[in-house]
Amino acid sequence: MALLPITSGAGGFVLSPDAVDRLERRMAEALRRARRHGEALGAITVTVDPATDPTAVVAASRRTGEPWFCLEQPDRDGAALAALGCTVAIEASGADRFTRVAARWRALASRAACDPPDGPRGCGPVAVGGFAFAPDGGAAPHWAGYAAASLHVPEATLVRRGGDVRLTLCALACPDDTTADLVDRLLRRVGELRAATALPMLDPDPAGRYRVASAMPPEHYEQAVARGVERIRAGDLEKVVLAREVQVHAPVDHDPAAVLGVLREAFPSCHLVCAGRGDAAFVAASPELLIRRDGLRAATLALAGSTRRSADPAVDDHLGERLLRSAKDREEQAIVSRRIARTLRPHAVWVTAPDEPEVVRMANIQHLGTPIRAQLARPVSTIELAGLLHPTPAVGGEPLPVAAPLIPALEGLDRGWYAGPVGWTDLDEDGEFVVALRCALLRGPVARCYAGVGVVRDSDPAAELAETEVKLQALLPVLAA
Ligand SMILES: C=C(O[C@H]1C=CC=C(C(=O)O)[C@@H]1O)C(=O)O
Repeated sequence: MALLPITSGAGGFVLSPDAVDRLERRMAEALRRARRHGEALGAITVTVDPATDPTAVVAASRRTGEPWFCLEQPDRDGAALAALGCTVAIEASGADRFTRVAARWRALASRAACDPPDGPRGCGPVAVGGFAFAPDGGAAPHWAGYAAASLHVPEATLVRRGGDVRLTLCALACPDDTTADLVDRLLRRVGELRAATALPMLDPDPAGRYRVASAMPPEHYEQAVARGVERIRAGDLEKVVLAREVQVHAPVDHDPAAVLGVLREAFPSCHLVCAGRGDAAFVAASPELLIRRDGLRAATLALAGSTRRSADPAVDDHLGERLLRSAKDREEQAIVSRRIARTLRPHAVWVTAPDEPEVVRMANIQHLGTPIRAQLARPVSTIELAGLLHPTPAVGGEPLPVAAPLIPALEGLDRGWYAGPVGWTDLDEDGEFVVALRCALLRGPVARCYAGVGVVRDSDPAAELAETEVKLQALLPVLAA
């Protein structure tokens, strides 16, 4: 084992002499490449104690105000990627933001000086972060720090798959750096890592009151849905997804690490996300994979159509059956499947999906879902695939050119990163991005939660409002404990 947690004393980590030696060699090589090309990433990856909890370590070890990131799916063999710090920030806005950040990452990746690939996906240098829903991103002050496209190359990344946990340390070498500076920077980071094995608990008995309030009156949302239905019945479009914001004002600052801890207990099949920027954290427990690429294989999920859960198993099955037979929900979901397959086909040797959707169950809700897989004809990067697919009609609409301007006009909402892609990519441009749903932006004592529904010809405004409440049940009970 190249990295040993210190079990006594500071409760941190220490690099073995071999790993320090390797770090020096990689940083010296990165510096040589930087002097030829202007800049170069240097990195090493080491094995860590299998009991390490990547998200807990990152949450406990972050410096005040620095970016941090987590994406984990406990039910997928404990898959987790958690990252700290920012050695390079890659940002862009506008319609070509995906291709621009992909090109910048490709250039950095092509001259990285690092260990040969080993360990679970996500080991080695990565870029982590997300994209706003809209090409130009969120303009409201509360979305400060969450640019239209914003990826960071972290200084420390912990990756887990099953019992295999690795730590990557990464620095950007510039021509005027010295090897000693780069090594010292990363050793300081290692010295600050806390060997936490659990996320903090939510305060069980906070003093003071919580206030939960819709950003706009619920009737505004029902009117927006009614207007969407009118436009669909007039033949302007097939589907539009409309969302609303509900705020939780707490008596104390929200604690994103504690919120994540509760979410991952409650939603182990979901993609748990946290993107911390400055004093804010964007958290999600999303059921929806946008894209996972592993070499030439790509996977995604067409998710849409919803109903509640019941504590009574017979009623719960009945609700799922009814969802499967609902013509309205089947159409709402088929629109998503068709668009995803149509988008992937020109880039693929084959695209395959089951004929019938399945019921996908989370703690508070059930959906219709179709897993879709593709064999790519050429290695289109994960970021570019996310850009091709986003926004699917699960969060946008069909046809998109009609739905895109209608969404902000009817919602009156700044979506920011809500319903945008969030995830990571590695040196091979493999990686995964999920759709940021069942999410909240936490800043101090205010949490902004977002939930939307697919509006189709037969949508009923009151029922759609009720569906947003079911979706909000993922976060409201946790935030307004
Ligand atoms: C837009 C959201 O969910 C989407 C994903 C699954 C089911 C949906 C639905 O039934 O409307 C939505 O399309 C949201 O949770 O905010």
